[in-house]
Amino acid sequence: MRTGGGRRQEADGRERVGPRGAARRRGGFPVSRHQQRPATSTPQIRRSEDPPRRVAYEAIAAVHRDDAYANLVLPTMLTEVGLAGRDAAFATELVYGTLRQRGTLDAVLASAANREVARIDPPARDALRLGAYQLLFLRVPAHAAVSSTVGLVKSVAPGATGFANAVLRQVATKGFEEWLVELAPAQADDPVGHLALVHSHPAWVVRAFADALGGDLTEVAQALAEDNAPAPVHLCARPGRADAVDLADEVGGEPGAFSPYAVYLSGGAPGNLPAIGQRRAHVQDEGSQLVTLALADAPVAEGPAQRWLDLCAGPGGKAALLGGLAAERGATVTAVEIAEHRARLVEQAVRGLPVAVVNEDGRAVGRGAELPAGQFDRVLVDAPCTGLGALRRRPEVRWRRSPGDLPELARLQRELLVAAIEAARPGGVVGYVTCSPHLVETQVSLSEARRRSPHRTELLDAREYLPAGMPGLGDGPTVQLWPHRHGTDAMFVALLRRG
Ligand SMILES: C[S@@+](CC[C@H](N)C(=O)[O-])C[C@H]1O[C@@H](n2cnc3c(N)ncnc32)[C@H](O)[C@@H]1O
Repeated sequence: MRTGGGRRQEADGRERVGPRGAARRRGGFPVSRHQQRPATSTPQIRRSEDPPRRVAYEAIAAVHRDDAYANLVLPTMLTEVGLAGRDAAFATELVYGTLRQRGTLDAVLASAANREVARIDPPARDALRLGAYQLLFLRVPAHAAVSSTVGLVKSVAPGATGFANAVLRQVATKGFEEWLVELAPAQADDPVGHLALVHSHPAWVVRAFADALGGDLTEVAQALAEDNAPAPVHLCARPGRADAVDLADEVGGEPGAFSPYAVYLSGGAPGNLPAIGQRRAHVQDEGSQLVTLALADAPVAEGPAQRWLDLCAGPGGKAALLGGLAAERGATVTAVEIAEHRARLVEQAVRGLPVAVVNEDGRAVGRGAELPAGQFDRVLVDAPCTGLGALRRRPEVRWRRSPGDLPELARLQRELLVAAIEAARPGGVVGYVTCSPHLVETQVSLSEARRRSPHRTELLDAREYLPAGMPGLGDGPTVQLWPHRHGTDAMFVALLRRG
């Protein structure tokens, strides 16, 4: 990709590089200026500081230093600094690309620096990652990538200027492919390690994808590659309030391939669209729409189908779609969310729809009038999970999650699904959904909950409630969607009917 940022940097001609060895060091490593700054503040940035790269650095530093989320912190910084158009696009590419490619970049930097990346002071480390990303993944001229990064290091970690200059010059001696040949384990010897380095994912995530894809490593590579591509924005045209074809015309997008409510947006900031402000549409991955529609369409056994429950509703995307469908079908929805601030987000998302929001623990079914046992015709459990199915949208999540998160999440998933089955009436339908393809969170949580529930459940074939002719749905009865197969996040859905 050729960037405006690269050309501008050349025109700046900033080749000033701090003297080697002039660094102020502590314990042999550059001293950080950043450790004292309050969390996620946007600094004053001067025009001469190359604002897109500086904003990108600040966003990446906030992600690593403050556990911030790039998709939340970056838009705020862009607005505060007043970056728009090509500058904003360049800063966004730098942030998302650098965070996604962190694993591969760190391997290259460790080799170039001849030291563990963990032993480089964080401000210098983040600036080096940004510089190495430009060198290896963007067509920014090498001298521009090096000089702009050294300029950045001079500002954020002055003691590391000479070090950064030397490391980046070493990185620039080879292209990405040459570095891979040198650093990646041979595919035949260590297929997981090979894919992990080539596609910049932790090895445990590569293994999880391989398990979920039946060990087909060609497909695993495709799935990993999708996580490193910019994710398209999907809109959901709200039932009864917008038609997807008309909405696509209005926003210059395209109707979705599978969900009758989906619109693919070609670019731009969806928050500025009148359709979003007027609540005719909301931002929602097409896979999330499909699993919600599957629950809404699966047949209940006899009796009414008007009382619906969303047991994990925050921030409210699926509750809003369920609410729109409920309004058309004469049903009502109870939307439960344990976190108060997220329950408030659900209230905003469902305003004007027949949805009652309850700020409660979803496991409290049967303990109060708002969450009675055995009364709901349809119950959705969109369970808290690792989020490994949405790595293309959350570039930092693959590095933040670990296998150690699984036992607690799996317990919560199991308890929530047991509660959901309890909440369903006999003959009612329960949809168990995760935004993760990890088998522990999908099949294991599902089978454990069914085993522990005092109620008998029948698994419906979820494929029957996804669009006819949709490819790549597997052998059933559960369905795992994938970005590389369906263009959706990797959502999992199981549909159960209570006996
Ligand atoms: C995957 S998110 C749900 C996303 C939501 N369905 C949507 O489409 O916008 C899981 C949600 O469950 C909530 N949660 C976690 N534990 C819960 C519990 N015990 N009871 C109810 N909600 C819970 C989390 O706070 C989080 O908002």
